[in-house]
Amino acid sequence: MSTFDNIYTAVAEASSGFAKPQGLIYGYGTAGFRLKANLLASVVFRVGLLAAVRSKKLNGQTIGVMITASHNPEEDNGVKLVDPQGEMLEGSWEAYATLLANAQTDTELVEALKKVVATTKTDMGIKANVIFAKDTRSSGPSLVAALQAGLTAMSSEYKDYEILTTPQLHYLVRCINTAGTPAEYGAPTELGYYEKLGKAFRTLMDGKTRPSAVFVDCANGVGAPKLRNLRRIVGEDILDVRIINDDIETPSKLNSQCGADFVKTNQKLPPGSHIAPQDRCASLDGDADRVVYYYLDQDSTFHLLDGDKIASLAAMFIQDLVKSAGLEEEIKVGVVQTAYANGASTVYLQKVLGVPVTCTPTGVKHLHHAAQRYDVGVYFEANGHGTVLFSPTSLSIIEAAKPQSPAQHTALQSLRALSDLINQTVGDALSDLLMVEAILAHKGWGPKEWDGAYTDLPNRLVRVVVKDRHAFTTTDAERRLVSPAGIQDRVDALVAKYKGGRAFVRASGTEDAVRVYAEAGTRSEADELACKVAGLLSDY
Ligand SMILES: CC(=O)N[C@H]1[C@@H](OP(=O)(O)O)O[C@H](CO)[C@@H](O)[C@@H]1O
Ligand SMILES: [Mg+2]
Repeated sequence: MSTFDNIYTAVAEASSGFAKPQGLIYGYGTAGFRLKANLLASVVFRVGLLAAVRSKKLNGQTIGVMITASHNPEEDNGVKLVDPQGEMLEGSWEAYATLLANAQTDTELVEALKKVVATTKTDMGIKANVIFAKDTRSSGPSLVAALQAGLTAMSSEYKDYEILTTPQLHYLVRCINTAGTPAEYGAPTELGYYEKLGKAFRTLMDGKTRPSAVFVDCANGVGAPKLRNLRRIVGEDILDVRIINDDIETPSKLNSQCGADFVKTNQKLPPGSHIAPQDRCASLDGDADRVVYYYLDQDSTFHLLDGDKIASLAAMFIQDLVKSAGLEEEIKVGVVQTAYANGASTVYLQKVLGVPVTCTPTGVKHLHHAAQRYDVGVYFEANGHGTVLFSPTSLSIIEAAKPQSPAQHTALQSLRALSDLINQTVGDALSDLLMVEAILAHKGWGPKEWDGAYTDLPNRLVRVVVKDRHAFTTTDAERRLVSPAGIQDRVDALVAKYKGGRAFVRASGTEDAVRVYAEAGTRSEADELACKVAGLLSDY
């Protein structure tokens, strides 16, 4: 390794400008590193080092780095790595990210870096390629400077894509790495992204009249300017999007009293929304990788159409298209959910649609991997993060199919367009929004008809602060506690008292707390069950 001493010297020198704060322990979790922005410079510098190593390890394929804290407040920020096909960083590398982030001194950092290089058997002689982008947070530029310093110390090539949504960066990474191959994903530019989605949407909307306006709350984040771009490229003749909460000039407004997380958590409209009964409304989160829909009925009662409703709509539509295309023997549609999916959605999917449902632990990477095992895998978290994956085999089958009738021809054309419209790398609010709009246009449905597929069971999510959340370990896709001993039996005993009741307890992966989820036949029973289960935790 001695020939690369100049790199290690450069790393040690540059690192001194991004000292790790004393006493902090960082962890690369479900969402990468995420915390107060003023504590992140050293972490982002080191993510730059790791991104370069990862690229070298993968023969110089391009790695992505996204600087965002999604739905968190403006003063937070975060950073995560994107692997070559646009997927999340391979799980085994998360530990290397954590190792580098926690080296206290410059010397320790260089030792840690050498260890990662040796463990992963990376050839440091290979040129690294990294691209990056950030959301609209005011801390973004200084963190980008830290990232560039890390990449420069590693003599990595890099390109700054400036402000993008998280899914746009995932898209670009895949485009760059597939360029010139049969699996070429698209033009590796922001414009290429809009054009790909726009073309697919126009194909799907062929012969349909323009749907009524959809009102989109952009959480005062990056989704606002990007949705405006998308609207322009798609064409306002077929897409009437009214953008609200689009103030990216006032930092404190980001995700404040608006956005997908606010709407899902509070089950109410963002204050200041002026909408009429039956208007279709959607909210994005701060980096536009999540979307939820909602509407008011005639009594002005709020109704949420969350990730479970989106998954059910997508599964229903794709299943119908596969049948119309005459491919139901070859292409099986499956759905992936987590334990937080509303029980009524699972029953609808399995019993009414007859599609298989897999339950995985929380966190998009688990859902994504499980969805890859289906021919067409629909996955959504209840909070609105998700997408639909078409396997390479099913894409070839769709491509090769010879239509025997005009109906088959149309179904095949729609399936092809859907696979282009739906971001294959990661959940994408803009792409999911167009998918929902296209499906509703095909069905001639408003939000109420969509909502009518099944009725959500009343549910309640409670956050409980405990002394040590790591004491709470689970099995069965997080639906049952293994430790602390004895609690699961007591949860079971409580659940048994409620007709149609369901509850589970798990440690959050992103907050220092334990979450309790409960469902029951009525709102008051769901509240009561959640409250009683939370009460069991008071001893801890
Ligand atoms: C109940 C819930 O919404 N949990 C969220 C939350 O995870 P926790 O591990 O529950 O903190 O943040 C994750 C990352 O954004 C997201 O994937 C997940 O859905
Ligand atoms: Mg997000």
